Amino acid sequence: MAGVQVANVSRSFGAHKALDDVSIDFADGGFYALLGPSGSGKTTLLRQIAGFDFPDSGRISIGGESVERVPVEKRRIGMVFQNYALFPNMSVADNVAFGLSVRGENKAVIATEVQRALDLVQLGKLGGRRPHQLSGGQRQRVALARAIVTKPRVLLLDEPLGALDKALRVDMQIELKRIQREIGITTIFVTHDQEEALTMSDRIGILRDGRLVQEGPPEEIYDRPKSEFAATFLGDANIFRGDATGNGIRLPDGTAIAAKVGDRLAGGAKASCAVRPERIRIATDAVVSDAADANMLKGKVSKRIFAGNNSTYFVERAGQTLKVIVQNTGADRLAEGQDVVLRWSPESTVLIAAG
Ligand SMILES: Nc1ncnc2c1ncn2[C@@H]1O[C@H](COP(=O)(O)OP(=O)(O)OP(=O)(O)O)[C@@H](O)[C@H]1O
Repeated sequence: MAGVQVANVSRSFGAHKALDDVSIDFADGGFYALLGPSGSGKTTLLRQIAGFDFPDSGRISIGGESVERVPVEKRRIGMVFQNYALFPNMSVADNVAFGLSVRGENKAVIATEVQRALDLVQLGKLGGRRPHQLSGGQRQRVALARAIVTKPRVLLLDEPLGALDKALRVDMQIELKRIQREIGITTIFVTHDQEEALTMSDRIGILRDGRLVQEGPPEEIYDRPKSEFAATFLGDANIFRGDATGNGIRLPDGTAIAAKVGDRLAGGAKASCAVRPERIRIATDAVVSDAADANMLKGKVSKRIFAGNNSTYFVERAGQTLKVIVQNTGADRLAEGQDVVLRWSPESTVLIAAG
């Protein structure tokens, strides 16, 4: 196994910078998700690591060894893409065996390794089938078995679950995580699905316009986004904009919002505060239920969306629509048009510099 180091990698296509000075350390045995809008450079980064494409500048090493001059087939990387392209006229077992056959392994070794890989993806009994006799999820498992049978050092997954429906996708997320743990392989995973990134990975990197905007464990990015973009791209956030007051901001109407301890920006600078919708309490009066909820705003409910275990309230206030998510406890529901008071703690408020 091996970690992957990407250092100051840039790659342009004509005038377009697909990757702009990206540095990420993918830890040995870690599960790493790359998130970002369409066109932000995720696939381009995977292609540099795989060796399908080469950086204009920067370094890439795998297991501490520089791979700039190492061709794709020598990098010992396993890959699974959304469009996994199994050979339709070959059996499942022969599909999985392909990489080993090309390498010229002997038949007995191939049979053992193929069976082991198929068992790992829980398709041990289906080796004799053809791809068209499998479900979408099973085909995706074959693609995974094919990628890991050669014992790669690194697994690159580009939207591997993108073609699956929601329920199957969730099953495969659990399965993929189990397999990754079992073989302990460094895995780099590209996804559009933020929930998938949050639940599966040890670390997340968010790309925007070819630049890495933030990188860290899921909890850290969710709880301490460094930009409005990161706050709203990973999860939902209410963004308040105003002038920094040191440990918070003042909104244009004079209301002060206090941020978490340690968040400080020089007074007077333009700044924002991000607050997750589930951190805000909504009530019909200003009774202080918890002294820690020092931030307070008044507003009017414009819409309520019921979603079973929770409800989302949209609250209008000073030309802004705020979002509040409340667990459904069966207690009184607030009606549309009702005046409400929103309260939340400075601890739930992240101060972000403008820009
Ligand atoms: N071979 C190429 N030639 C020209 N432009 C390219 C090439 N490959 C990628 N690009 C451009 O580089 C940018 C990054 O593309 P990339 O495929 O890495 O994005 P992505 O984040 O993976 O997007 P998506 O989520 O849509 O797959 C895009 O603007 C894309 O059009």
